[in-house]
Amino acid sequence: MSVHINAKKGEIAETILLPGDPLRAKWIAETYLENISCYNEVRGMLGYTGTYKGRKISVQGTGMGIPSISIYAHELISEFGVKNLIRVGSAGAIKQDVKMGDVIIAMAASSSSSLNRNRFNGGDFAPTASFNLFDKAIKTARDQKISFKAGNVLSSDFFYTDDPLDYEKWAAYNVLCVEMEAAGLYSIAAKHNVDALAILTISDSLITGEQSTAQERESTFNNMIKIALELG
Ligand SMILES: O=P(O)(O)O[C@H]1O[C@H](CO)[C@@H](O)[C@H]1O
Ligand SMILES: O=c1cc[nH]c(=O)[nH]1
Repeated sequence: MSVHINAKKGEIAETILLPGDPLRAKWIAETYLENISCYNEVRGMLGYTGTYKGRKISVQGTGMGIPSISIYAHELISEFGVKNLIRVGSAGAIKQDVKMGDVIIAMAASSSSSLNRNRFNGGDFAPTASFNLFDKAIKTARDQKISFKAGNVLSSDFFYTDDPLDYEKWAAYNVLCVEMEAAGLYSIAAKHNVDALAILTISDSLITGEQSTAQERESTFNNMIKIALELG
């Protein structure tokens, strides 16, 4: 048991899918896994372990934002021995050619958060995906004929910004979309020398104003999940 996860040792698999939304964790477990058991309900942040094609795999909600995912990633790695952490999240398109429903595989995560600048005394750490998981995800997507875009994403502390034009500079530097956790996950994984990857589905377009419904954010995104499940 850890402060925020009341699982017993051995109840969590070495490979875990991490959606921000705990109800998406429930949906993934119930839709894709066999023999599931719920190992965590602390703070409503549901966590499940089951099997996929005979392999043990877990799925855990992380909440929204870098501080929240950092807590779960830290405890999963240091208290439960998790080795492969795969975020499966929603994101907002900030580039014209990134469309609703697109799957984005995040090679790197830029951030407007001050977290890493605090951690590195003003230095700029570059949070990147682990090559192993990234390479496997690209091969899986190609094998399954799932189209995707791979590149840099922005992990922001804001969902509602004062000025939507804030994103233009990032987009001009080829950052594909905005979400709120990948940079935190990649940094914690690097610190502990384990593997992490964020796979995202575009749920909003900050270019066109399109938005998915709450239900779609909870229980769609099949292509992203199909890729993630093969990485264990
Ligand atoms: O769909 P999830 O995984 O929660 O990810 C995105 O959605 C939330 C905002 O609605 C933020 O957590 C953002 O990163
Ligand atoms: O952080 C996020 C996630 C989804 N959509 C957005 O616009 N922002």
